[in-house]
Amino acid sequence: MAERLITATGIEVTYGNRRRGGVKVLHGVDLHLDRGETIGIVGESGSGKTTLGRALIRLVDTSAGEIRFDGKDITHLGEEAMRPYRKRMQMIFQDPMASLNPRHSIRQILAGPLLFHGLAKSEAEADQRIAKMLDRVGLPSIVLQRNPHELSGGQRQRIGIARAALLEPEFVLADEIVSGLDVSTQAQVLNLLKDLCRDLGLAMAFISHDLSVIRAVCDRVYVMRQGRVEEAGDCATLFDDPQSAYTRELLDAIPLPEVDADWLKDPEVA
Ligand SMILES: Nc1ncnc2c1ncn2[C@@H]1O[C@H](COP(=O)(O)OP(=O)(O)OP(=O)(O)O)[C@@H](O)[C@H]1O
Repeated sequence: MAERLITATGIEVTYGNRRRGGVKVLHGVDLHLDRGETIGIVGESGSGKTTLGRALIRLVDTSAGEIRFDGKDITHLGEEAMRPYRKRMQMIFQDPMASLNPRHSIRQILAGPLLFHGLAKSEAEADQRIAKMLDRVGLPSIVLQRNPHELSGGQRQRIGIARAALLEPEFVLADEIVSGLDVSTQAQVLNLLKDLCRDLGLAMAFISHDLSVIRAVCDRVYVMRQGRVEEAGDCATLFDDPQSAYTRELLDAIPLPEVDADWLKDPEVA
């Protein structure tokens, strides 16, 4: 039986000063994720997708509810106690330009976290790991000497993925990571991510407003609306037979794929 990695129960998030009546943007969200599983979080703009994802990895505070990671209640752990979990849960950002230090070379960007978290004991060991990972994400070693702005959007996103995967996490949060890319680069990055998750046994929460992307990548999907889960279920079932009118509307809004045959390797999806 699949092993549960994350269980979130009754999650609420309130932005602003709660005593002065801050704004509650998540209202009692329940979510779970098994090891190796990929879930999608989808919904209209402002529905709370990013907030939910960040709450799962304790980047935003919850005002109610419980988050369990690998069986341990991490809801109220302080930063010190959270530290061992930080490496185990990684995030890939929407805009790698904003998350990659523009003054650092790609080599520095990849080596820094490896050395910080003690996954490499020396610069030489870090370089070995980085070389293997670069090969894995399909980038030439020449990019190591470059700075982020010298790479293409797709290459930068591969670096974001490599940086996360190098830390051997158990969970990755990917927030709108292909929305800035053209369709064929999107497909390449998504395939890379799918393969990595499978090979490394990674669990992933994949946030997107684009249902066709969710369908291509995820096992299960959570549909968010106004800070609540509107509908959740197995991806194929939910796409074929949505129960809520809101989900149906989102599905109706999916544009026809611009490229079909090569959109993704999986012919079911194309
Ligand atoms: N730091 C913040 N302070 C106050 N309100 C916030 C903050 N971040 C998000 N919000 C509000 O919380 C609500 C949910 O935002 P969130 O970014 O989680 O939604 P989303 O579904 O990811 O939206 P999008 O698809 O546009 O990124 C929105 O009303 C947003 O304006």
